[in-house]
Amino acid sequence: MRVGFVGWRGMVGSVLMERMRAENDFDGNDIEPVFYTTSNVGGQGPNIGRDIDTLQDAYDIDSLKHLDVVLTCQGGDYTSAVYPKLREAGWQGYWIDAASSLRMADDAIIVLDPVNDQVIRDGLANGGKNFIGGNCTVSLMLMGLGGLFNAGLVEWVSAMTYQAASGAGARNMRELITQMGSIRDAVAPELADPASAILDIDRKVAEHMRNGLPVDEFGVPLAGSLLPYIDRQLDNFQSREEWKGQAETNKILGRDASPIPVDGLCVRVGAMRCHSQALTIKLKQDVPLSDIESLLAEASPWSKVVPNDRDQTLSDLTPTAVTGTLTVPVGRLRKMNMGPRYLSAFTVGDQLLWGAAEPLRRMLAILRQS
Ligand SMILES: NC(=O)C1=CN([C@@H]2O[C@H](COP(=O)(O)OP(=O)(O)OC[C@H]3O[C@@H](n4cnc5c(N)ncnc54)[C@H](OP(=O)(O)O)[C@@H]3O)[C@@H](O)[C@H]2O)C=CC1
Ligand SMILES: N[C@@H](CC(=O)OP(=O)(O)O)C(=O)O
Repeated sequence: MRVGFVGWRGMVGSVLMERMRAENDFDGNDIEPVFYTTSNVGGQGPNIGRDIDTLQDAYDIDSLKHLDVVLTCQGGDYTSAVYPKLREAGWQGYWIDAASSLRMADDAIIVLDPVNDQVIRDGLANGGKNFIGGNCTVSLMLMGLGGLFNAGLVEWVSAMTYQAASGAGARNMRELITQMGSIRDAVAPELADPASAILDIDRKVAEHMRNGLPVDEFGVPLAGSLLPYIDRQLDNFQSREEWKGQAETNKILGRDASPIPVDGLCVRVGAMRCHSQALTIKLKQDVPLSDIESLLAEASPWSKVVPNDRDQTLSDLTPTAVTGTLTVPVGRLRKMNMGPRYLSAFTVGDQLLWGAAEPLRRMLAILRQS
């Protein structure tokens, strides 16, 4: 199988390469990787533990046409520029993509195999060729709560998100750190003096945050603050990130005909690469909490239930604890004052792993086995 990798040196692509190396995905003879670039034709590809050709031009349709699979993390502009031309040229291969451009197309399947393996396999059996990674927030909610969805217990979900800087890109992660350092530097003398007045520090910090921070990427300060709007504004007053909640959840689950309502507010916070979500779930019936915990814990090898205990929550259910891991813990599970069918939950997941790179890596593995 000739597999072309586009976008392998970007943030999502680098995580994908790391994961493929860790899982020895490049070892088999069944895969012939070809690496592409939009900026450095003839340059050196990544170290994958075997010899590879120099980098090919990612816009060269004649070259792409000879691939069985294109796996791209290059971004939506690349997809829009290249995908239609490649199909017009008669290419019949599989297109695996991290970008959102093709996600909601009728002939695209959103991939998250621990949750929708059957949807993916039915899609393949029916001749599906386009397999697209889901929105990170949606994928991570389903990785956390898949057990409840797949048991048919969810009447509706409201998700209030706390999304990391990485969702906005590598430059935004750097800007967040720079903003943090800049705030600290602005009050370094006062911090060094235990006798300085906290309200003076606070005033100086607020003034610096309003006027002194680098904001080229986010447009406004994120460090020490938060941004209650992610992605574009839609005519119905949802943000596009909020709109994806219901649209993509139901597409992933193959429930377009009878969608489960999903809605909430999506908020950017100063975390690095873990998205967190506070969920209110209305259940279809009153299920004992212990049964709910079992369903959630047993849903996949990456599910984990954190007992609703203060110390365990603060130790295991934070972006700091979860970052860089494939585990998607869910905790703060309890029935709410509204009644026994209302469940509260909190989940955290690495936005670059299950939120972006890992479903693509696993889709390629499914194609290799099929
Ligand atoms: N499913 C999801 O939830 C998520 C999806 N995404 C999607 O993934 C896509 C890629 O995102 P992301 O990885 O953040 O994009 P990056 O900006 O990190 O990388 C994209 C491309 O930029 C080029 N590039 C230019 N300068 C550099 C540099 N200094 N270091 C590395 N690459 C550089 C590379 O192309 P070249 O080598 O050809 O020059 C690279 O492939 C986007 O479409 C985004 O929407 C992102 C996050 C989550
Ligand atoms: N919008 C997400 C990241 C992302 O790339 O999403 P999508 O793949 O749906 O465009 C965030 O900002 O956290």
